[in-house]
Amino acid sequence: MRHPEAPAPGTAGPVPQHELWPAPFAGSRPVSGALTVPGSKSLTNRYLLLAALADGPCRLRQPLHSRDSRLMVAALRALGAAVEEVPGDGDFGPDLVVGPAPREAGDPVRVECGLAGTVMRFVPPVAALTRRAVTFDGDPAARVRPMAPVVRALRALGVGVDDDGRGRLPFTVHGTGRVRGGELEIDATGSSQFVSALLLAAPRFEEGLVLRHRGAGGRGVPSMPHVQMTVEVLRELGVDVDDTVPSQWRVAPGPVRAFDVEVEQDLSNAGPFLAAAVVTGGRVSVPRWPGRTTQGGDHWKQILPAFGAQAELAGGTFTVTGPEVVSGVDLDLSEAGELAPTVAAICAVASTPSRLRGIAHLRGHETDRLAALVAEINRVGGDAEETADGLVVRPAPLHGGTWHSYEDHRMATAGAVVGLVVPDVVVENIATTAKTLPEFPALWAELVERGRGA
Ligand SMILES: O=C(O)C1=C[C@@H](OP(=O)(O)O)[C@@H](O)[C@H](O)C1
Ligand SMILES: C=C(OP(=O)(O)O)C(=O)O
Repeated sequence: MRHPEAPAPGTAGPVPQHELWPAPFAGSRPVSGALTVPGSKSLTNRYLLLAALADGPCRLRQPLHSRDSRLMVAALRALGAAVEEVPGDGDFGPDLVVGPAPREAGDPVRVECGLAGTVMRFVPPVAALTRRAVTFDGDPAARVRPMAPVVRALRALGVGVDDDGRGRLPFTVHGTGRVRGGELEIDATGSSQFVSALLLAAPRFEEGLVLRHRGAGGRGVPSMPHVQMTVEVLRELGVDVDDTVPSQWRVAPGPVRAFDVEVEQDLSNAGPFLAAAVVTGGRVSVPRWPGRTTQGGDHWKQILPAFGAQAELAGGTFTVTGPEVVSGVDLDLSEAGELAPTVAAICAVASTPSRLRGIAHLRGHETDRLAALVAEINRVGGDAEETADGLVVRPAPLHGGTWHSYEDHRMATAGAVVGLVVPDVVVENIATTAKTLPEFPALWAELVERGRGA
């Protein structure tokens, strides 16, 4: 599972030849077509985790099957949960049936987090509820992702955690089978996942949890739709959550009801395909778009029209029609930071300057995404610059070149979007899209081919 050391943004090391992917070039042809994408990473990994805490066997229909979901499955199996693949109706793999993790004492285990934020942040509080020592580690790039608020929170709750003092991977959680819970204050300006991690395990804490966020300099929690997703999933499973006080969540202790759910498709991963319509003046439809959802990817409805595209949700199908000329945008992406690489790729080919704000925390994502986007946009002739909390991207004549992906699935797909309209863009390590969308190269080739016939 180990990946080689990820290159620092702007200083990408030698690129193995087999990992170079010539990005399909659409030229002046509009890309048009319809597709659905695999299940949501965020929903799949929340449901998997909650299934391990539930009061009976659970089923996930049409879940995601990707590196991040497999790492979650492996983590839960290491904690004693039974996870089985069973045939289902999905286009992208089997359903998953999960039996809850037992509470008996067990041998020490290791959990490999890869580069998955949902595994490295969500699983440690669950490990605290087992009666085992659980060691967490991950890819080299994962060892620099922010983790300290979760480690500190566990200690404040009385859980033993051994680390090297920096509050980062690797560390060992010493589960005793019980966590008292109670009141806790954290700073979640670095990631909404710190809040979600504690809320997801909280119904199984003896006293539940009252969690408060107090951000340095009064800053808020980024990616709030993901916290809302956590709250709504918990409520759906019978957990009492009170979020009426801003920046505070109260979770009552109690059972997590066993469930059988269908996982929504991943709306963030639909983004690069919708962006293909925007940058080529084409038309891309995504059927089975949920009418109401907590996924941050629902923000495409507001983001893509800002570039001049038309976006319409009708009869459950979301359709985006690209403009003749893509205009630049001024957007606060604090609610939907994971969409930023795709948005920045569109900005790079827009006809007027763009400013993206509210995304300082992207420096702690799979890579420092602000530095990586600036390096790669500029490498192909663009004019991008970092600001304190985002990016400025100005129009510039782009040319071909190697687009580095830094082990970051969304950097890789951003390169594919640019390569649609800039000839000879070669994306390094397209296989890194397997983090959340292993089907990306095949789905992309199919859509661009269809665009050729349009
Ligand atoms: O809870 C989740 O499933 C996620 C929360 C967000 O994290 P941040 O708050 O760190 O941006 C998002 O970017 C990530 O892709 C998934
Ligand atoms: C930030 C992301 O992932 P993670 O869940 O690893 O934080 C992402 O998918 O854009």
